[in-house]
Amino acid sequence: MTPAPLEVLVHPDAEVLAAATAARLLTRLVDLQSHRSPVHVVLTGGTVGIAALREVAASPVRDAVDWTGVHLWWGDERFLPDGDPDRNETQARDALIDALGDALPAGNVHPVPALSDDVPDGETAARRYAAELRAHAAGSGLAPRFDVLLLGMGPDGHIASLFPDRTSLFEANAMVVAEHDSPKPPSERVSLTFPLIRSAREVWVVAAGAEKAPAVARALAGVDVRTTPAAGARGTERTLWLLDLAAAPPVPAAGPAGATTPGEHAGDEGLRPRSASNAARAWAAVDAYVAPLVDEPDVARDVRTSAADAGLPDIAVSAAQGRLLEILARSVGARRVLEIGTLGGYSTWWLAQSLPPQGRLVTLELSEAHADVGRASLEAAGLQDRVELVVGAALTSLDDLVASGTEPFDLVFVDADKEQLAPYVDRAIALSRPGTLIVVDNVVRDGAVVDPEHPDTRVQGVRAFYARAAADDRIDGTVVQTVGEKGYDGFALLRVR
Ligand SMILES: O=C1O[C@H](COP(=O)(O)O)[C@@H](O)[C@H](O)[C@H]1O
Repeated sequence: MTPAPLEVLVHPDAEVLAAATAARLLTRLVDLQSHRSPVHVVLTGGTVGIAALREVAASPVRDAVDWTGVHLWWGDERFLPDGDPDRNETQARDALIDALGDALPAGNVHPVPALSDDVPDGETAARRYAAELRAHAAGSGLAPRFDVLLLGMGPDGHIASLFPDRTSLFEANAMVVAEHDSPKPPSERVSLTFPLIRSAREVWVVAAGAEKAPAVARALAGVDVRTTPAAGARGTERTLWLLDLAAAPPVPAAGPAGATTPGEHAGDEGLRPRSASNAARAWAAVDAYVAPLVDEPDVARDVRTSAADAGLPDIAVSAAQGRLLEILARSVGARRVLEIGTLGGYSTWWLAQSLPPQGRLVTLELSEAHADVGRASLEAAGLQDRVELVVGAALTSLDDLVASGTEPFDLVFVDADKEQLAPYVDRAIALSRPGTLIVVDNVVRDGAVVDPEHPDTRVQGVRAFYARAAADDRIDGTVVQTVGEKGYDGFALLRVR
């Protein structure tokens, strides 16, 4: 899945920022309500977040919103008794909710439970909030799909109540956690976790003031979230940074190649640049700029977002790379394609739809859960008849294919665990004919492949592949180094002799 590139909008000062955020939110709500109901919005505490709610209350446009179709949630809460002035809920009620009166049904407001005899600790509040989220989940989901999730950011880079160097940053399962001994008072807090935050369609981070500028710069550069949690704030469709001039970084930022979340999948995410890099921003900006040329079809976008919705790791090819696969398949006149590594079916879609009507694509996937997502997406795209999805260890499936004497493939795309890359490519050659094109993804790995001592087993897997491929007289090969929203990596292109 391709995360939406970061968009950064800078307003002259905090006051204009709050007013612009409110205007943007109202416009988004009105737009969304033309085709979706209910709409779920996650509110933030903090200076600009609350000021923006005051601006919403003051705007005549608020009456253009059908508030009966809007549900309000909170990204975090200071765990204090009901009505405490420091609660984010209390401040949001004062700023907006009370002003909306009967227009917003009470049942649409979902505050984090307050400290009480019945809710004596943050853990209980977190459990109850998770239950409330589940009660409003759509379909088989665990929580509502948030349309807009607002986040403030502290000078230390915290978002919601996810603070630097805390174990809550690593939470991979729970949607809501309790935070104790918070570095910012009050000490007891409750927060949404990264998996839930990152499942939102749109994430908007609002920040004002020079004291936030260093953290903004770090977050936009995609540093590790352990030092700057805001670096992990991403929406599946849009990530918007709304800043005032004082908080804005010195260079126009278009988005980093990607931030990493500790506890996130141990897949290819780790190969993206973690250090501040204007180059990485430029690569992502260019991918965004060429998007109209790439012209990712809606159906491809659906496959991508379904994978994200299902929580699959964000390691599929980008839209631009998907289009490249299609162009390669069409250029070699591929009728039969083999793919090693289905994931959520995004590259599968690009390849399968490029085939002629009688074409066939066999795709191999280890994980049953990933295969389920891919299968559903390919079915929804109407490609189920030309795609055979084989679940199991790829090496076994490949050996079965070789043993079956199946017709050779015209194109093979290898995008699976790198540790076994050499045997995968060996089997791919065995399943080829003279002229077959084999495309191997992620063979540069941010340049790490040149390091013979690199501790990452994936890097060593790619190096083993190079060693074997260079000595293999069945193929001619080259490597195309690539940059873009997926960072710095590359494809190996092998033509079978
Ligand atoms: O305590 C909190 O702080 C952050 C940021 O607040 P700010 O006043 O520095 O803008 C906020 O996002 C969070 O919701 C809140 O609980």
